[in-house]
Amino acid sequence: MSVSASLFSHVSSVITSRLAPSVVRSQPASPPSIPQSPNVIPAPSLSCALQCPHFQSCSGCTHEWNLHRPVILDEVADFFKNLGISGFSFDSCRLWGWRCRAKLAIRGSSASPLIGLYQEGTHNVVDIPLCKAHHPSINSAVELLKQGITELDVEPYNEDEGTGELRYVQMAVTTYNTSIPASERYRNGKVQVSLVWNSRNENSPSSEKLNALANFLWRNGGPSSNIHLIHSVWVNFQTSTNNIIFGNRWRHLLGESNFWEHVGGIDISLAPSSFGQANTRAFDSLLRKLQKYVPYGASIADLYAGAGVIGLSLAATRKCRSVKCVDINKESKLSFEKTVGRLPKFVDCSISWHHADTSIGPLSWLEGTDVVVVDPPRKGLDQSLINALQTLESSEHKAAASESSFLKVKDEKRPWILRAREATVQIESKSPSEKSHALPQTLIYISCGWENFKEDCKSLLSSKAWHLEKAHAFNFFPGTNSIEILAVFKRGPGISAKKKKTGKKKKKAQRQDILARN
Ligand SMILES: C[S@@+](CC[C@H](N)C(=O)[O-])C[C@H]1O[C@@H](n2cnc3c(N)ncnc32)[C@H](O)[C@@H]1O
Repeated sequence: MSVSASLFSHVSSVITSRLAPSVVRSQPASPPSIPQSPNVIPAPSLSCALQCPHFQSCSGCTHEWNLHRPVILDEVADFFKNLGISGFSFDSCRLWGWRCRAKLAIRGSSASPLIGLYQEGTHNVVDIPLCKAHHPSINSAVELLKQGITELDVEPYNEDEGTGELRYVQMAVTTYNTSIPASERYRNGKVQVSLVWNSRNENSPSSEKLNALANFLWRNGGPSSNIHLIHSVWVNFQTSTNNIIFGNRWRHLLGESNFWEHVGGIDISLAPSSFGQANTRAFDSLLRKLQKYVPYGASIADLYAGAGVIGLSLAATRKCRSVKCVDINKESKLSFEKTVGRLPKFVDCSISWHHADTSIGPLSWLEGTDVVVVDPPRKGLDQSLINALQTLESSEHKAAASESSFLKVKDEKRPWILRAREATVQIESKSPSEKSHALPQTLIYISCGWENFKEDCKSLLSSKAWHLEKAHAFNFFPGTNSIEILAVFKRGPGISAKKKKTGKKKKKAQRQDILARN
C-alpha cells in the first residue's frame, strides 16, 4: 500500500464513520466487568447514556445507551472463553470527551459554516458543535474557528465545484502541561489546529486570508487570550478533487511546533501528519497493560509502528535490549526522532525506525527479536506476515542449518528489499550486544478491527505455531460498536492442544489395551 493510500484509508474512515482505531480510559461510577449472560439485557441507564443532540444525524456514534459496554463485548468475551482464555478483562475507559484527535469536514457558507462529519452514506456535513465524544477543547476550538470563518469571510470548500478555501480541519488535543497539577491536565487540554487549505502552497492569492484566519485563532485562543485554548496552528495544502483529506505539503504557522503528550510512561511527540491514537487516555491504559507482557531486556519488533510510541514506551519501561519500529508512512519519522530525544537518560537500547512495508519479506523483521508487537490498521495483518508467523519453526530450522539463510538470500538476490530495510533512524545502544538470529517467542497483537482480528487469530492458532495466552479489551470508541483488543500469543501449540494430544494418546493406549485383553 502506498503512503497516500494508507493515509486515505485511515482518514476517510474517520471522516465518514468514527469506528476507527484509537483508545481512551474513563471510569463510570463502577467499572463494568465481563458480561454475565448475553440474554440479560440491562435497562437503559442515563448514567452511561450518550445524551448527545447530534445522535442519529451524525455518523460518529451508533449507540446511545450503555456506553460503558459496547454490544460487541458479549461476542468478544465468548470468543476468548471458547478458546479457554482466563483472566479476560475489559476496561470501559472514559465515556465522554474522550476523543483527542478529530478530522472534521468544513462546508456550508462563510456566513453559516458547517463543521463536522458526513451524514451516513452521504457527503452532507452535519454540524456537531456539542459533540459528546470530542474533548471539550475541540468543541471550543471549532466554535472559535467558525467565528473566524464568518468574520474574515473565508469560503468553505464546495465539493461539487472544487471551489472554496477551507476544506477540513484536524484538531489534536495535548494534555501535556507539567506546570499544572496532574489532575487538571486533561481538562485543560490545548488544541493543535491544522487547517486543510484549498491551494497548492503558501504563494497562492488566498494565502492572505489563511494567515488572517491563523492570526484570528491565535489572537482569540492563544496564550495571550482569556481562554488559552490553542496550542498551535498548522496548514496543509490540498487541491486534489478526490476524498483524500491531506496533501503532502505541511507548514507550521503559529505557536509551538512541537506537540508533546505523555503516554505509556514516556513523552511522545506527534506531528500533525503522523498517525496518532484518538483516545489518549485509553491508549495509555492499553500500553500499561501491554508492558506487563514484555520481559525485561527483550528485543522488540514493533510492526505497523506509526511514530514508534509502543516500541519506545517498551524501551523505557522494560529496559529493552533493542527496539526496531517499522511503518509505511514516512511522515512518522520526525515524531519518532523527537520522542527518542526525550527518552530518559538511563535507556540503553539499540533503537531504529524503518520506513518500509511490513508485508514485503516480513521474516527479516522478526529475526533477532524476542517479542513482536503488531498494531495493524482495521483490515488486519498482511497475508505475507501471517504466513511468516505461521512458519517460524521451519524458518528457525533453516536458519540453524545455514546461518541466517534468509539474510543471505536477501543480500544476494533482492538488494532493493535490503535498501528498504536499512534503518531510516538508528540509535546504537551504549552496551555492545551480539547480533541474534532468534525468532520471537511472544506475539502481541493490538487490534482495532474485531472481525479481521478474529480471522487472523484463527489462522495463527490453526497453524499450531502459536497459542493464545491472554486477551484484554478496551473501550477505545464509546458510542460505537468498536473495541480495541490486546491479545498475547506464545509460540507453540500451547497446553490445551498438548492436553488434547495426551488425551488422544491415552485413548489410543486404552483401545490397544482393550484389544490386547481381547
Ligand atoms: C493503527 S495504526 C498504529 C500506529 C502505532 N502503533 C500507534 O499506536 O501509534 C497502523 C499503522 O500501520 C501503518 N501501516 C499500514 N500498512 C502498513 C504496511 N503495509 N507496512 C507498514 N506499516 C503499515 C500505518 O501507517 C499506521 O501508522
